[in-house]
Amino acid sequence: MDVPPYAILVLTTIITVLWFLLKRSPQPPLPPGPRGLRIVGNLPFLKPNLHTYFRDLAQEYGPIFRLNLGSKLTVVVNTRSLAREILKEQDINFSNRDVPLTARAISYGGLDIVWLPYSTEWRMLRKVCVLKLLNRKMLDSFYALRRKEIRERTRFLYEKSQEKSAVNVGDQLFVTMMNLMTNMLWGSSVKAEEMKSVGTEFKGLVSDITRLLGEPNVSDFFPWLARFDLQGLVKQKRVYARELDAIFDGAIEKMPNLGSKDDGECKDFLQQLMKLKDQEANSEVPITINHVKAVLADMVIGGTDTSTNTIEFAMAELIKNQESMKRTQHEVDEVVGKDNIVEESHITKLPYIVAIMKETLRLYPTVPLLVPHRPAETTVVGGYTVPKDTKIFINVWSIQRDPNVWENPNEFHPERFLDKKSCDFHGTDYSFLPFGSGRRICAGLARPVPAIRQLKHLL
Ligand code: HEM
Repeated sequence: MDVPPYAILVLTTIITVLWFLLKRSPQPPLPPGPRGLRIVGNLPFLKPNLHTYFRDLAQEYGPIFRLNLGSKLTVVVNTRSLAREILKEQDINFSNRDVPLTARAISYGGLDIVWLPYSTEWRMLRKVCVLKLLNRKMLDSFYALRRKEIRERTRFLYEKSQEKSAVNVGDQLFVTMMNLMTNMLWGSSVKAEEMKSVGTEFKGLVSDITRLLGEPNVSDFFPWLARFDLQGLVKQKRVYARELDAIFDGAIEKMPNLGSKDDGECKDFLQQLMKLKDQEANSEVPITINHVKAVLADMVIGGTDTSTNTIEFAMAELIKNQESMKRTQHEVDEVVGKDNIVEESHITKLPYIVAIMKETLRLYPTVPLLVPHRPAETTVVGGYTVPKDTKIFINVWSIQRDPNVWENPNEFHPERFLDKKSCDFHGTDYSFLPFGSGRRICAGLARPVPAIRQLKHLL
């Protein structure tokens, strides 16, 4: 019997379609999560301390769960293996950011290292920051300044203690950090007498900006409401952005003409960045004046509060834990001597102080959910589908207190780090991630650690 050609064609098509359908594995489901209300989803049920609220939800829904925050799909992961999956195995896919509107307003449209998506522009800025600004040579050149600033603050605190008058230690630390930061940013460009007024203005502004960045903005959850800016947060942020911009412009105006100096002669970050801007003007990804200002803003906003909070928590824990305090004092006396002052060169010989620093960052990570990541493509994590552009929270706070990993996880016990050499600050152990891990790990990692250690044992 002759089979007509069209029948063969139809049969082949059916077999191909069936084969394709059977071969294709079904898409795994979205992660589980609490039911929300129509339109607003889970937004009305959020609690102020998101990291503790997310830990509680993980106990009910499992280590990876989803929330619908308005129209924004959000996924939270709460274990080290899931953090590893995102930050190591799928690092490139998860290297984009979910940018809040207020952050966009303060960073020249999201033009800084923190908020730029993973791109050639981001790689270029990050390289500039790590290799040109926060390199050993540049940081060493500020050593005398750090020493002077810290000694002055220590003397001030000592005098207050002798007078038995109360001091707000957090404020004192903030001022120290800000002085160090502004000196590194433009200390050689702006004259000392002008530095003082710029500094005071700047400190107030940075506090306001940091506070506003933490406020939840309804426009982020309902993008179609963004143009109304119902809470006025973006409007307020734009006012701060203009003030910040005027301060940067003022510092740039006061800069000496660098002529054809090479990198070695740049004495602060501003000079270095302006030099690079001129050198890279014709490159494929040029550095613009807005890039320069956005990087300066990153340094001061990303670097001041984080460092200050960590030292404050460490000091509070030491006051509460007299055993740890005695052991710290003993170590300093042994290594430095009772009548000498701690220098940065002593740090490698003070393992207990390093352990205190780690234990403080374990219990009180200053960015407890990291800066939200965002996948460039739909993917699978922990057996669940995570769609493209989902907002990802990595609950470092909960991972660093996981009772399956840490013994007595809520106790301050620096000794645990003395034998745990694998736990460094570089995010290689996924149970300890205070600076994140992978491509978007903290760009200031070179700077905060020595600064904090130095301050802490001097205080
Ligand atoms: C104790 C001090 C500090 C802590 C705990 C800390 C922590 C962090 C964390 C957790 C992230 C986000 C990582 C992620 O999303 O995966 C981050 C990002 C960042 N930090 Fe820090 N930080 C500190 C100090 C600093 C300092 C001093 C600077 C600058 C001088 C700085 C600059 C940055 C920048 C630019 C980013 C964005 C990196 C990127 O997205 O590529 N940080 N930091």
